[in-house]
Amino acid sequence: MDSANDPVCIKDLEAIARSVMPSGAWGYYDSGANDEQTKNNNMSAFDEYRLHPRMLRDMSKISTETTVLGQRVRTPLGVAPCALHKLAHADGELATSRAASSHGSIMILSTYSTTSLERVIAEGDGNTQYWMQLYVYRERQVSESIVRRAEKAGFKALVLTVDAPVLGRRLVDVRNKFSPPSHLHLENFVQANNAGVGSETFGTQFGANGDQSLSWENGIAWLQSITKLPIIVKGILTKEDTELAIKHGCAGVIVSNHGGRQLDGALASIDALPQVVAAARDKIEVYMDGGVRRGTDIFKALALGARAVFVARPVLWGLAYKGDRGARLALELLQKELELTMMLAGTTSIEQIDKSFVYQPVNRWVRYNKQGELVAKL
Ligand SMILES: Cc1cc2nc3c(=O)[nH]c(=O)nc-3n(C[C@H](O)[C@H](O)[C@H](O)COP(=O)(O)O)c2cc1C
Ligand SMILES: CC(C)CC(=O)C(=O)O
Repeated sequence: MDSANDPVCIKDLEAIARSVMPSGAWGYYDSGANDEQTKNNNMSAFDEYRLHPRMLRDMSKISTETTVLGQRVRTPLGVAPCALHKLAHADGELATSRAASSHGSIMILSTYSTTSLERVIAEGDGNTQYWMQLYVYRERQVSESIVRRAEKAGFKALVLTVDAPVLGRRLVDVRNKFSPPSHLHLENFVQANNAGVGSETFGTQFGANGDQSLSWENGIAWLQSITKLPIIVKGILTKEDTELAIKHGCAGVIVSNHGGRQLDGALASIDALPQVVAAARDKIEVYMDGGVRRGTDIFKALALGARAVFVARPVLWGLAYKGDRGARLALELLQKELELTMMLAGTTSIEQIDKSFVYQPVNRWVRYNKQGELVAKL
């Protein structure tokens, strides 16, 4: 394969993926909810933060090694959970798993994967941590069986997605009447709905099975009662919910707005990160995803206190470009940019990247509580 013609950055990779993917599949991956304000703002918000580089600090040797949940990883850049990798490439999540494992960090597998969780983790070489993403179903035994299988297969954490009691309205999918092709199967569901994803629209299927009554009280405590795996809550954007995550014994939170696919108008992930980090007070780990397209974006998120940063669409674009090689390319482009940023900013380790390296925009927005008291400034 001629790597000389490979795209040189994530934006180029995106353009290639757009040109090779069928429009329905492209639309599903790309779309945000409604006017896509949050989807777009996830990216543009990064530009509001400015780097404050330091010079003459011996950049001859740098390392991106760090620890996540107490385990060493080569780099704090991981793969966010995404449904339906086989829409991008026939090898689907197996290709992503190979790419993630050679990259050496974390792969979060979606409950809605088109390859079974056992096969996905078996494709790894021990270099990578696998975390299992969960949606909780009204029939709790369906979720429980996924938890049991994830434990048995060696997943190291559970990632409970909490920003989707119902799916956001993605107009592109509505207009395209998008329904995944019927040869794709949600392989984590052994019985019931494994007749092919396309048998009904995705949204309907999701809505019909998900437990909309899920709450901090009935959800987290229930999960803790059935598993010892650390629980990470994905989709947190406020200090209030961070405090609740601590109170309920979660191991971490992922600052995320689901790539702008849920509540349109919600704040960008990078803008939400500082208040979550402040509320976490080092009691739980804070990760983020949303709009990360550059090594400088990763650097800014780490500087503002993220322990790790996840990407979704860039990996899917890589898959669409060239299967496992393309997904690896996406991760390595970002990794190389992170290393370059570290050297140009004057940092040789992840530990050194702190908030003294960024200028943050302040006083653009304020938020009040019910009593009218000022609770947060962004
Ligand atoms: C096509 C697609 C499918 C997704 N599926 C899931 C999912 O199954 N579970 C989940 O928790 N998040 C899902 N997400 C959200 C991502 O995990 C992540 O929060 C977000 O996309 C990150 O932003 P980025 O795409 O800008 O990197 C999905 C995102 C996309 C784009
Ligand atoms: C099956 C869906 C719930 C997957 C998802 O989270 C998404 O499309 O954003």
